[in-house]
Amino acid sequence: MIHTRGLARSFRAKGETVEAVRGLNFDIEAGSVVAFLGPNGAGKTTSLRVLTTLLPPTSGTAVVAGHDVLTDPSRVRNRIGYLGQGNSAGRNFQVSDELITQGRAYGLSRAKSRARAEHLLTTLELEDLTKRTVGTLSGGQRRRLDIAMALVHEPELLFLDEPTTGLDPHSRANIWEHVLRLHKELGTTVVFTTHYLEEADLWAQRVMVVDHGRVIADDPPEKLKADLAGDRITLGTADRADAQRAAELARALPTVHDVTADETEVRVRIPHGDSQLPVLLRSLEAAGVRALTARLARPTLDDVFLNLTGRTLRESADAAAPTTTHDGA
Ligand SMILES: Nc1ncnc2c1ncn2[C@@H]1O[C@H](COP(=O)(O)OP(=O)(O)OP(=O)(O)O)[C@@H](O)[C@H]1O
Repeated sequence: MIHTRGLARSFRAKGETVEAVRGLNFDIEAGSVVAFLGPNGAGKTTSLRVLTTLLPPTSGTAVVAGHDVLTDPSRVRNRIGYLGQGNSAGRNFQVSDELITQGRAYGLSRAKSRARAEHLLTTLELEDLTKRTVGTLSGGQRRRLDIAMALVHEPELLFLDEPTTGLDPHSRANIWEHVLRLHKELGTTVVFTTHYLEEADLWAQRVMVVDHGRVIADDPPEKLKADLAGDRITLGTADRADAQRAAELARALPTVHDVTADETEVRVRIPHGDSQLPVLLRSLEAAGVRALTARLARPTLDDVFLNLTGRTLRESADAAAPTTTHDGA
């Protein structure tokens, strides 16, 4: 569905060149749900804008839904839907009029456009709001309308740039419920960017971790976490000497990734922590080292990013989503 080779895009800003996207090489299969995950400025939006023909690449190629973005942009546009970071519907227009006009802009007949608008408004649970003006909708309702706008011409591929940023958790879950239903019922391929690690983890079959314009990891979320982060075991000890000895014993475990110890706490990263924790506790007991507490935590995609880059994504996620809009629906 998407094939990129050496795809790059740079900008000139204040006499300097910003290499926003530095050579993407990937293939995305039809019918998949793929997340681009990365900190602010990683190049996620620029990648989406190139793939959706809104920006020409500086070099490299991208074939999207069977057509080249540079030589055949209008054919690409007819086969994809795009939800940008801003709102696409005009504030002062009526909800149903906006959708019908959008359908007409894609070349649908008036009757087809009206039928399509009705169908989408029902599917996205906006049918009671058709006569409202767009500006009166809640944040979540407005985002659902944006999704309807992106789907009016029945695209086989949907790009969503931060579809839920700024929404409260209930509205976010609601948006995902709708998007995933469309994916399931129609087989729509979904490519999205997000700052919310949990969304990439929960909803994407494949996560591309982007940093400084490059894809630095690309796998199903479970595999990323197992390969690059491992589970975390945290042991509490009575004193520093026990912590040091426990750390030594943990380092002797054959599959261990990483062990750190401070005063009375030992942190161990290891795959399959659920089976390794009892092994570790037995070796502590055999050596006469007492663990007062033992905790096992599953890794997050933030742990993956931290291990890849030494930086945390969580900080940039919090910085990117300071406001919350409540969905009154
Ligand atoms: N029109 C532009 N002119 C100059 N620089 C730009 C332009 N658009 C993007 N950039 C720069 O390109 C880099 C990548 O930006 P991009 O918006 O793609 O990142 P992002 O991963 O989507 O970030 P965010 O998560 O904050 O949306 C950044 O350094 C950004 O400042």
